[in-house]
Amino acid sequence: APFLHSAAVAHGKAWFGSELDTFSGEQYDQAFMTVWNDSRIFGSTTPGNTMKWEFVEPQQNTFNFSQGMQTVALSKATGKDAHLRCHNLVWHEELPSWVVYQPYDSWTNITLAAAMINHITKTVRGFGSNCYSWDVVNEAIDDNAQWRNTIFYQYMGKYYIPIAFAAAQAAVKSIGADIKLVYNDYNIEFPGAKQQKAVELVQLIKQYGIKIDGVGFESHFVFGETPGASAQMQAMQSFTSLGLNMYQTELDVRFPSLPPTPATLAQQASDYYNTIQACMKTPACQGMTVWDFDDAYSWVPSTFAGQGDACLYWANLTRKPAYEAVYQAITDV
Ligand SMILES: OC[C@H]1CNC[C@@H](O)[C@@H]1O[C@@H]1O[C@H](CO)[C@@H](O[C@@H]2O[C@H](CO)[C@@H](O[C@@H]3O[C@H](CO)[C@@H](O)[C@H](O)[C@H]3O)[C@H](O)[C@H]2O)[C@H](O)[C@H]1O
Repeated sequence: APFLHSAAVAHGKAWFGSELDTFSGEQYDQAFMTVWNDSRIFGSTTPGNTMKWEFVEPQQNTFNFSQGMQTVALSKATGKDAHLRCHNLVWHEELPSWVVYQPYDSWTNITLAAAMINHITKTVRGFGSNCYSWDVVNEAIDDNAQWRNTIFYQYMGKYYIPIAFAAAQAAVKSIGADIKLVYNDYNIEFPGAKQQKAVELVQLIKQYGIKIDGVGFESHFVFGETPGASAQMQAMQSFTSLGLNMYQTELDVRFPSLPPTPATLAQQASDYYNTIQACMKTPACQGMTVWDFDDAYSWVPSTFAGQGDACLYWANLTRKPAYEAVYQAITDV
């Protein structure tokens, strides 16, 4: 039977995985968990929300790891604990109000830097070596390939990025763990201005001698507009040539209008096929993760009205042609 994770490992990759969002209660859905639990299909996971700043440090210097630890326990119970992708430390979304809604002048670059470093340090130590990797900074580049104008950028300029990686590096060292530090973003999966800006970001960190181990290609694609395998491999090459690992971290291929037809489902399948081939044919690409596998829990419909069916499984947990295509792409090497 076409087991994606077993096949990926058999063909030299570390994992094929799926995100899990315990905040939306997926763990209580027996039918869903029967598939997610199967470590032959999914050998790694990423928490969809519960390790984000809003959840982990709801009040300043008050930490709550309990929700994130649910995903740790579930990944341990289902043989996914060797490659738990922890997500994320510094991002402009899902920030607690005490970070965002401060009277404009109450933060200074020093106090916000201290708060950010404190969050990173205590969160890395809190989850410890349960994490295989951390998405240290997420989506720091906007779609005009400029530094995204986040609160961190407003106070520290682009330097919050190397500061964040340095803090994560020190925290990882302080617990004697070997945790990979990753920059994670979307629309950098093909050659272009944003991908080039991400290369600049990596060099900004490296120029200070600070640890960065890899780049995450989120890979949130639109059917029929998905970059081809060679374009994705070219983009990966621009980072692997700097000695970095690659990860496909949040793969899905959505339909901008519904319902799909047999023809558009076939196109979606080849979009998934090309994307997985890019990782399979890039030695430094370690693993592939889908951002949920079940349309019933996909983030797409609540974010893009009228769009959806982006996952490998329909909401009734039957497989789409894309599932077979992914298996083919893994074994076609
Ligand atoms: O946006 C898709 C990807 C893009 N890359 C980074 C990755 O982290 C991101 O994941 C998505 O990131 C989204 C936030 O941008 C998440 O969506 C948030 O998910 C949160 C937890 O369910 C929601 O927050 C809760 O909303 C509830 C009411 O709707 C409130 O009661 C809760 O207090 C609030 O926490 C937010 O409204 C909702 O916007 C999605 O579940 C999650 O899948």
